[in-house]
Amino acid sequence: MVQAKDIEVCEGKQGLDPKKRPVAELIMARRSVRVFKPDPVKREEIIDLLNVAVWAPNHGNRQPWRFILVMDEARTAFADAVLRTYTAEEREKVGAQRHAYLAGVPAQLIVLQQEDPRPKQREEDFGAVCCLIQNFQLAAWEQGLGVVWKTNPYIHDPRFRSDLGIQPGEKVIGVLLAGYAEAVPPARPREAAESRLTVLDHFPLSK
Ligand SMILES: Cc1cc2nc3c(=O)[nH]c(=O)nc-3n(C[C@H](O)[C@H](O)[C@H](O)COP(=O)(O)O)c2cc1C
Repeated sequence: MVQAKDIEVCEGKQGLDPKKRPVAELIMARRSVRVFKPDPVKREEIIDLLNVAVWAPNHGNRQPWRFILVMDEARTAFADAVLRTYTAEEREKVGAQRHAYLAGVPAQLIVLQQEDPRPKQREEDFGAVCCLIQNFQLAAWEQGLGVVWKTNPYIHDPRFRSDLGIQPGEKVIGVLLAGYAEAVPPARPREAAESRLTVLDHFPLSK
């Protein structure tokens, strides 16, 4: 899965040596995968990756997450639930194609945040869940499994929430589509961080 062309974007500047910087290489090589082989993914593999991902930093060790894993026969019912959120026009236009796509994704993981009523904690918890998702994506890529983090409008739909058993006070942060990659998109270059960096080497600024 790791392709040399994917890390060229940052080569030279970073003096990247995968042997010395395996985490850096993994971060830069990972791509969002949207086209999957039909090969099944083992449930144990997803659970193993989640058990890596839960080592995400999270304030107060609140571990503010919950997961719903959609696999095997449940995939068709999941695609049905997504399509129920579409307008008649959308169903007519893209329904069949979307249904076939969703029902064919080997595994879909719905990642939920438990919404703390306290704004500060809720914000921290959102950050923690995002860290967990990136951990999952990286750990999956390392194992040769492709993932894309999806935030389609259906995640907010009350009917979808009810169909999936999502409780009041739980927020869908993403649906992670996972499987073996049929196609890996090329890397979209990132701007060098320096262009967005302000270094404060003296203080106060007015001096
Ligand atoms: C919060 C968040 C939401 C995203 N939602 C979607 C989505 O709904 N559909 C999609 O195709 N990709 C989605 N992505 C993936 C981005 O499109 C992807 O990360 C971006 O194109 C950069 O590509 P890369 O991940 O291969 O580097 C999302 C990513 C993040 C972080």
